[in-house]
Amino acid sequence: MSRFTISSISNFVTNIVIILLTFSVFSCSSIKESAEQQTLYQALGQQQGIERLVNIFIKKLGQDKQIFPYFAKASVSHFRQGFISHICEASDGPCQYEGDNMVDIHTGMNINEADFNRVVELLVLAMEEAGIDYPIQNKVLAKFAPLRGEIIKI
Ligand code: HEM
Repeated sequence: MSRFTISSISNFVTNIVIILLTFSVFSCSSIKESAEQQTLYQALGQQQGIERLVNIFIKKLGQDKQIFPYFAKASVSHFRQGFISHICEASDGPCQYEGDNMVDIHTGMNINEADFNRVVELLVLAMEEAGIDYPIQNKVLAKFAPLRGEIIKI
């Protein structure tokens, strides 16, 4: 009689299934943990990813009839640098935004609600074009939403 009975084969198969299930549970939980441990800065692709996003954003600001007039006399390179370090710091990256505060910069521009919303819309379109996932887009927007009151004219 063979040493491999039906029951020993089925025990063997059961053990393999248990090992595979255990492995997949552990690997899933470690993937989940590493995604949760990522800072927003890392999720945005760090310095390189943020620079790429801001370049796309600036292109969109420059092409937008509603918003371009605000930037007509601004220094693009100064805005670019300031916006990059602002996003970098807000996303817990290794940078410190050293520009003026949001109220001082935007006071006198008479920015209304519709124009603020349009700039946010252009930022979303830029994130879309940069291939940034929706949950990450929402985290970026959550960082900027509280600035609304500092930027829109009272
Ligand atoms: C959450 C929304 C916004 C954020 C986080 C933001 C942030 C910034 C930052 C970081 C700078 C660069 C400042 C520096 O380094 O000195 C800047 C400049 C500027 N922002 Fe905003 N901004 C926002 C909304 C807007 C809106 C809605 C407008 C106009 C419709 C606007 C118009 C400008 C202009 C024209 C400059 C350039 C000023 C200059 O250098 O002459 N911003 N903004």
